[in-house]
Amino acid sequence: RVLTNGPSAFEATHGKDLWSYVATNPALSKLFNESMACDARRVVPEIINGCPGLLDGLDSLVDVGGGNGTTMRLLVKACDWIRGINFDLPHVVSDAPACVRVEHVGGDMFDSVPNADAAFLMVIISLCIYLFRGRLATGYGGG
Ligand SMILES: C[S@@+](CC[C@H](N)C(=O)[O-])C[C@H]1O[C@@H](n2cnc3c(N)ncnc32)[C@H](O)[C@@H]1O
Repeated sequence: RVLTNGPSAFEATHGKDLWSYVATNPALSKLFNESMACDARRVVPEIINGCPGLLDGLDSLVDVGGGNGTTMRLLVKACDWIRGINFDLPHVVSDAPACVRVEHVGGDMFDSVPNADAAFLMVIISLCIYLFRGRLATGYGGG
């Protein structure tokens, strides 16, 4: 893929990218989001405990590609002064459980991202390729 700058193996096999594919399959979407949440439940406590003071001074934080909001829920629970925004594709946030001090916002990060004091991205590696190509930077909504 790197040499040809072509589509991912998933796209070559299924004719669409992973996000478009799961958007039309609610059961698979839920399974994927739950798997990400499972990882977040393991990783986020390590971040909170391993990086004390990381979120000090922030009033608001947006998790870009935050899935069903598990990461943001854990972060605002640990840092009760923070207002969290969980930002992901509309079909993902429409299925996200409600949580106190977490607002779920649906959209496309390549168009714009909700404004907040800081943005958090976790496991967005392939998406970051686009970021470094400047697509997110040009569409960034500020903050
Ligand atoms: C690999 S998952 C990571 C989820 C979460 N950050 C975590 O670590 O548990 C990538 C997330 O990015 C979201 N995503 C993909 N394309 C997006 C886009 N254009 N705008 C917003 N979110 C997007 C997906 O729906 C998915 O929830």
